[in-house]
Amino acid sequence: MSHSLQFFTPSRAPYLNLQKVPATSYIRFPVLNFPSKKHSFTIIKSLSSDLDAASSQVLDSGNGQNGATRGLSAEKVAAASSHVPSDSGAAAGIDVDAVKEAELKENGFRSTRRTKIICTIGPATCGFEQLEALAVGGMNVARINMCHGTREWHRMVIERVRRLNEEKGFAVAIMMDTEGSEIHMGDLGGAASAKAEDGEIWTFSVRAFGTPRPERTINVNYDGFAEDVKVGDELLVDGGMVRFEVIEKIGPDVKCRCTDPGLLLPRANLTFWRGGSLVRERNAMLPTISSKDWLDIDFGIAEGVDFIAISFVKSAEVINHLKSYIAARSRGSDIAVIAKIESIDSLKNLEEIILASDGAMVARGDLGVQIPLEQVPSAQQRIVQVCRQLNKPVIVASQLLESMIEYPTPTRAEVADVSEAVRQRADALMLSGESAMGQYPDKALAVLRSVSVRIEKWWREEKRHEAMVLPDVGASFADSISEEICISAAKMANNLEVDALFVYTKTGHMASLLSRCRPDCPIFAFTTTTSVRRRLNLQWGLIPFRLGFSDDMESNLNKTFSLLKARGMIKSGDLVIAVSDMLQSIQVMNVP
Ligand SMILES: Nc1ncnc2c1ncn2[C@@H]1O[C@H](COP(=O)(O)OP(=O)(O)O)[C@@H](O)[C@H]1O
Ligand SMILES: C=C(OP(=O)(O)O)C(=O)O
Ligand SMILES: [K+]
Ligand SMILES: [Mg+2]
Repeated sequence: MSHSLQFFTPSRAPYLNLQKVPATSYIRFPVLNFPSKKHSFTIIKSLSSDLDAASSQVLDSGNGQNGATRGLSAEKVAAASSHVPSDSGAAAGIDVDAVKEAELKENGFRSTRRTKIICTIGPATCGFEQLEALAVGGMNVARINMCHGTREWHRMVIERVRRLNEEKGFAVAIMMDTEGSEIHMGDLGGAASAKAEDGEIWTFSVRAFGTPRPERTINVNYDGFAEDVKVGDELLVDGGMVRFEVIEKIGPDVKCRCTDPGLLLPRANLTFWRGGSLVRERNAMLPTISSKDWLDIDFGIAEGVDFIAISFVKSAEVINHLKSYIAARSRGSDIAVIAKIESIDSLKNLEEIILASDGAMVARGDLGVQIPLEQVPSAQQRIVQVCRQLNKPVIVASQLLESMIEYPTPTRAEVADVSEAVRQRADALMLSGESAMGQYPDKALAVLRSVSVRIEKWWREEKRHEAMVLPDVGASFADSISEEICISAAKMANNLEVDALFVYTKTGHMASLLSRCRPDCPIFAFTTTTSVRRRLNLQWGLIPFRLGFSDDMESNLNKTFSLLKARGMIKSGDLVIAVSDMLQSIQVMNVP
């Protein structure tokens, strides 16, 4: 994302007027001579500012990082909010996210959740009330997996999430996850599952079986299947949940004996192995982005989804291709592309893939099939680290709370796994089957929420955040200035123990640079468009607000203070550090 830098001439920067600045320390950088503009850089500590009357700007906050909002019922949240539809454009009143507002009032700044949560939507959660319960529970991003469901179903879910945002004031972003070229079984003719017993002979085939599906038959989506497998190969369903051995090939039909019994789920993933090595994990006849994926991507662009996650990325090339495709078609709507790291190739080309993408997902489900399971944790740590270094949001996904598909409480091991991802300071955690088809989607979400809040708090109290070398990511001198400002502001915020960082950002870039520093306090990110606001909802520690703001920082701050104070989201005396991408400055001030 490029970041355009706007400088103010001193006459337009109110805090250069020293009369207004109390006798406290400030640093002023020399005016630099850039072509055709005058520029000044200011760091001012403690600024008094007189408040305007409550402004008429539309302001709405990012949804539900409501970690510690135990017992925040939908009713309570509704009562806390007097919502004005965020897209109304009418500069009338304040539009504040109900869950966030309730949380800030109840728990104060410090205990807001920093780690974001993605919920995969499926049959268990696609109803409007079910989606609302997830939003109230803190879902930041709703994911639809194009592997499952029909076009109509996907459209319906997107429409419902939109309506939820508009009617209830949430900012839930939508992530579309492509099917990719993986090999998987058919949909079991509508059955929810099928049991494969030890020693049973099953037929796997590219043939479409009639309905009802003959007993012990499985349709496979890969035309080259029968040619590619050999007698003696092992066929793994969902990375080993069920195993078969190939015993005979008859034309398109492959007869297999079940060697590890288990439950077959519709469209389950298939890989085949020879002599202990993976021989085929993806459809060799398909490119990374298949023609079905391109149709889905067109659909996602038309629907204006916020993120497109690409399965089985092998190189940066495919990401670059997709990004230019989106740029040519989406007319400025700027859909972010997330690379799913789930193959050996993607690990080999990790840095270049992440550099080309707008974020990455540690897709542990498939990754754990392709590399030995015991290597997944170190791969996860490396991916999270590289993403933070390159300033890209990173998602840890799959099996975080797998047992909660069936049980109302997680295992201790699952809680430890979630804690580790939070401790690594990943931007987001993702629920898959737990929210898509599990029995306890809301409980699983509550576990992610409470574990995140607890571990974040513990880590802050212990001052355990490990110093990470943050290499320069800026492509220009202006970008480098933004970076330095964010690093300094975050450091100051920690040392001074401020209550919140404020960032005024049009593209969202400055907010992500602050998020990358993982400061102790939450970051209030003010941005002018609803789409940037939704996108920022994926990033660590950001509370995104939509706010119509001007080039005049003092008036922006005054407006923000009045609006937030009027809503009880901040109070006089709170210590705040503000930065903006319009004026390269750091200001430290108490809320008047
Ligand atoms: N749109 C959907 N319709 C039906 N079932 C779904 C849908 N999305 C997800 N699921 C179910 O939830 C499970 C977990 O979701 P996910 O991890 O996204 O998919 P997969 O298991 O294919 O990798 C799927 O295996 C499937 O059973
Ligand atoms: C998230 C993943 O991808 P999918 O669920 O689409 O297979 C994964 O493999 O972990
Ligand atoms: K997928
Ligand atoms: Mg996968």
